[in-house]
Amino acid sequence: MITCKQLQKHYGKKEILTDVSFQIDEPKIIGLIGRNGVGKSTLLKIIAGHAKASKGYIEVVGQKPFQNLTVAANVIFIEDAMTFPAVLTLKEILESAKKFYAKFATDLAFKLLKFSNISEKNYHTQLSKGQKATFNLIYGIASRSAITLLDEPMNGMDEAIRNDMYRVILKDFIAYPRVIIISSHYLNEMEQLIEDILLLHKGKVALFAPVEEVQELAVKLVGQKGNVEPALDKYEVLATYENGPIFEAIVRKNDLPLPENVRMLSLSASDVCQVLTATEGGSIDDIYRKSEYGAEYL
Ligand SMILES: Nc1ncnc2c1ncn2[C@@H]1O[C@H](COP(=O)(O)OP(=O)(O)OP(=O)(O)O)[C@@H](O)[C@H]1O
Repeated sequence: MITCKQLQKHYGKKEILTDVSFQIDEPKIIGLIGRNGVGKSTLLKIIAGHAKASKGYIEVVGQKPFQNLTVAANVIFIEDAMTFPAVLTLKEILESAKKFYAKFATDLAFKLLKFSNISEKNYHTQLSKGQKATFNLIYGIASRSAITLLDEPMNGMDEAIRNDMYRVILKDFIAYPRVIIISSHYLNEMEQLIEDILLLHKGKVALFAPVEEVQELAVKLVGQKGNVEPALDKYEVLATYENGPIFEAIVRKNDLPLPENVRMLSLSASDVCQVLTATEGGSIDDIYRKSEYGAEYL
C-alpha cells in the first residue's frame, strides 16, 4: 500500500528527509512520531501527493503519488490547515462529501458531529480551534479512505474529546480496517490505539516497530549514584539524570543480572522515543548543571 525507499526531501538547501525507507502493506494504525520540525508533515504530504519528493522512490496504492488521481481517490490527508468552501455549512459539507469519497459514512459523520456538540448550521471558518480539529477528524474518519493520514489531529481538542476521538478511530478501524497514520506529540495517549510506531529522527526512520517492542528497548536504572554508576559499563547508556542523591540512567535493555541496590523500571514507548531522539546537548539537567545557575538548582 505504501512503499518508500531512500526517500529524500529538501526545501532549497535545507535537507529535511535524507533517507526514509519503510513499507506498509496491511491495514493498521501507525503513530508517526518525531521531534518538532523533523519532517512528519512533510512525509505525510508526500504520501498524500500534495508535495513531491526530491529524490528516492515512493509508491502509494501502486502509483507514484504526486498529483495522482488514483492516489487522491484512495487517500485523505487531514491537517490543521484544511479548508472547505466558505459558503457551505457543515451540514452541506457532509452532504456533499460522498461526491469526493465514495464510501463516506454521512450518517455516522452527522451523529459524531451532534455528539461533539457542534451545530451543523455552522460554517467551518466559525469553528473554534478544537471544534475545527474535531470536525476535520470526523470528516477524515467518515471518509473511510483506504489510506487515512491524520496530521496532529488532536491539536486544540480538550482531553475529554481527545479520548472520545481515539475511541472513534479505533472503533471505525475495527469495523473498516485500513491504513491510518497519525502524526502526534501525544504518544502516551496513543499507546493503546496504535499498533506500530514509525519514529523519524534526523531525516531517517530511527524505528519502525510495534509499540510493545519499542517499550522493551530501554529501561531506567535507579539508585544511589555509587551503586548505579559502576554498573553502567555493562549497558549502552542513553541518558542520565541526577536528582540530589538519586541517580537515574536510561539504558538499552539487556539480559545481564541487575546490579545490587539498583532498581529497574520499565518505560513507556513515549519515554523511549524521547530518549532516542534527544538533542545532542544532553538533557535540561545538563544545562542547569553546567550553567552559572547550577549551584541553585542541583
Ligand atoms: N514549504 C516549506 N518551505 C521551506 N521549509 C519548509 C516548508 N515546509 C516545511 N518546511 C521545513 O521543513 C521542516 C520539517 O517541517 P514539518 O512541518 O514537516 O515538520 P514536523 O515534524 O511536522 O514538525 P512539527 O512536529 O513541529 O509539526 C521544518 O524545518 C520546516 O521549517
